[in-house]
Amino acid sequence: MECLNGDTHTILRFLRYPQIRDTEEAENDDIRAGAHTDYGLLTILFQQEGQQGLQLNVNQNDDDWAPVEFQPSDDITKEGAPLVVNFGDLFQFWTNDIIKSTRHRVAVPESRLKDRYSIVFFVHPEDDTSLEGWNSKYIPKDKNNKPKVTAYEHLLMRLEDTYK
Ligand SMILES: O=C(O)CCC(=O)C(=O)O
Ligand SMILES: [Fe+2]
Repeated sequence: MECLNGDTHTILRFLRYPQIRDTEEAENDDIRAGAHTDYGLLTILFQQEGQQGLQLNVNQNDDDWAPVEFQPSDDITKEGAPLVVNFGDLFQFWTNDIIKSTRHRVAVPESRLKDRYSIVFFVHPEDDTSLEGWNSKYIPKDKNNKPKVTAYEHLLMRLEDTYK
């Protein structure tokens, strides 16, 4: 995507996870999208009623997954919001780990004879943005002396890890 000042990998994705017809081949713990954190800054996600499956990793424990329930957009008095907003890896860099990127996955729900559709907006900064912690009294200094990378270098590393 070309912006005013430079390139960014901000992208809007329309996702479809097809239903699983052959119940012989499917197990309840089958996964549609494996556990991961998002590579960018923020992710804004729309999901539809009755197409559950998105789960949040609780306490970074591989056995502990909490469902992210659908929230209707016409009732903002209920807990939760119709949009799901996820912190991505870059928030973790910029806040020197105060804000952690959220680990999540998409599991096959019990009603697997259903497609899942989601619309996901991945917000990334410009490619050459530095991922050093913010200079702020609220942000601790980086104790681990992480190598300095740009948003684009980080994205390439994550893609290499994912598809190796
Ligand atoms: O489809 C979903 O609900 C989540 C997709 C997702 O986590 C991703 O594409 O990074
Ligand atoms: Fe994701």
